[in-house]
Amino acid sequence: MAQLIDGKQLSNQVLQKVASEVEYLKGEYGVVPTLAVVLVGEDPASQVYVRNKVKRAKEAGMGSIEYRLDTETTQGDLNQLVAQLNNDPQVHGILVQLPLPPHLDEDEVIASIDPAKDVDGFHPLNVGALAAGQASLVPCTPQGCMIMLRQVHQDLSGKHAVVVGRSNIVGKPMMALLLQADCTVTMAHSRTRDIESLCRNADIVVAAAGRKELVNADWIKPGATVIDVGINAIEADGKRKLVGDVAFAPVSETAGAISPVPGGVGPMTIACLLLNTTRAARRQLA
Ligand SMILES: NC(=O)C1=CN([C@@H]2O[C@H](COP(=O)(O)OP(=O)(O)OC[C@H]3O[C@@H](n4cnc5c(N)ncnc54)[C@H](OP(=O)(O)O)[C@@H]3O)[C@@H](O)[C@H]2O)C=CC1
Ligand SMILES: Nc1nc(=O)c2c([nH]1)NC[C@@H]1CN(c3ccc(C(=O)N[C@@H](CCC(=O)O)C(=O)O)cc3)C=[N+]21
Ligand SMILES: [Mg+2]
Repeated sequence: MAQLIDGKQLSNQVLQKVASEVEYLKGEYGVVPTLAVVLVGEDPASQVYVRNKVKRAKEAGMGSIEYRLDTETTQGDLNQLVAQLNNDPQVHGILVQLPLPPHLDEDEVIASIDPAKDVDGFHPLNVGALAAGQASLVPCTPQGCMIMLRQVHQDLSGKHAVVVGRSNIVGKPMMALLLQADCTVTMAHSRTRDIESLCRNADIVVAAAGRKELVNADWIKPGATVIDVGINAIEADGKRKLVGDVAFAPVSETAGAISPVPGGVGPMTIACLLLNTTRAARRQLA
């Protein structure tokens, strides 16, 4: 049986580090690192994430402000709110929950966030810095995945990693971080041919396709490490349940190490978001 990579437990370690950094910034500078989260519309999944973020922020002694805008919000209103948050010295991190309703331009909103407050690391300036190996604010989900991988591998050098999915928020920044850790990286996506044998060659598989239980046991080399980023809501016995992009039960018989869903990458993402917020706050000290 595979080693379980416990994101819940590991995220608590990260959150402890966050809490002590918060203590330091409060004690030394009188600054309370504060995150502003903007949610447009009623997407139920997004509401869960926002609730988790706000709860963990409070536990770490941080400030958090939630802005809930209705679905009909205009681009102008949203841009105006971001501008106000950019100019507010009490706000150190800004996160606009994605996806936005279809009438809103995500790229425009992301580009309008002050790069120094962009705790998602999605602003073009931060994306470029990451690609060039000069990142300051690294996207939270890939950052969390790297912490998980380092739990299993003290040296990632030379490992063959396959990333399934090429989104701007997960797959692409994941590729950049793995490359920086001296992995050999293969990017797979919906047009990839024979993805199964590609994955079967990998020492590390990061699954971020948004397809429930896409990755099966015959995709995985015995002993390989599997990180499951997927969050897919399904209905089982009339109850809502979360499953990943990996078929957990069969894959855990083949893999050497595997992260579960829930209790894997999700909690790590939130911990890294708060870590980024303390980093942003520290750099904004007058
Ligand atoms: N745990 C966490 O903290 C987070 C979890 N997530 C979850 O991770 C998953 C991925 O999210 P995100 O990156 O935003 O998703 P996107 O939908 O933006 O991207 C999905 C990617 O997977 C590829 N893909 C889709 N189907 C297949 C397939 N059958 N085989 C191979 N590749 C495929 C797509 O290919 P193509 O480009 O060709 O369309 C695309 O590149 C989702 O389940 C999401 O909910 C996301 C963010 C954070
Ligand atoms: N601007 C932006 N930044 C994001 O980082 C971002 C986003 N938009 N939009 C949506 C995705 C998804 N995402 C998750 C965060 C936490 C959990 C999480 O806490 N998951 C828990 C359980 C949650 C539950 O019970 O529903 C777990 O997996 O154990 C999941 C998913 C961040 N995202
Ligand atoms: Mg849109």
